[in-house]
Amino acid sequence: MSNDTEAPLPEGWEMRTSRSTGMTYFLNMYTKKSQWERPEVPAEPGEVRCSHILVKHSDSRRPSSWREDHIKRTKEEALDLIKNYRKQIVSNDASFTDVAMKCSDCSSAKRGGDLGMFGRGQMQQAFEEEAFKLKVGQLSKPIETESGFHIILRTV
Ligand SMILES: O=C(O)CN(Cc1ccccc1)C(=O)c1nc(-c2ccccc2)[nH]c1C(=O)O
Repeated sequence: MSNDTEAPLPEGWEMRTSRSTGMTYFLNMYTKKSQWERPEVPAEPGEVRCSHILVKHSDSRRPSSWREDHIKRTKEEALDLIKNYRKQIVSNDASFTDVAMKCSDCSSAKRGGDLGMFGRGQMQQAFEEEAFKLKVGQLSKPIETESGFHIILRTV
């Protein structure tokens, strides 16, 4: 049992003292809801901001992009590509933004892959699940949607 005053709170929570009773309570900084129990897990943000790199393949729902009218690469080749892009970014051989602008098959490539802020229910399920798992600044492993393979960078 952690002492209420010392251990750091999970991300997104703040400790408050009730003006009327002097009792300690906890405020979720995203939903502004309060609770008496000390939170054990981070508060989930209502929205996140992410950038992504999309590599499409011949089985993508729309196998076409600003880069290539008729995308012929196989799923296997697309997965290899996105893994190599991730390696280049992680090893600092290339920046996420540059790789997105040059190589992403998403129309967001022009914005360095930026998708802006989004909440749950706006993106394909697999994309959303991964995006909301990420911490700010974290780069996802490759994930698959009907659009193709993605790596996701959470920025806010
Ligand atoms: O899946 C389809 O039928 C066509 N799409 C959906 C789409 C098309 C244009 C703009 C945004 C989404 C894509 O293939 C697609 N998906 C995305 C996407 C997927 C997940 C997260 C963000 C973007 N981008 C694109 C794109 O062409 O630019």
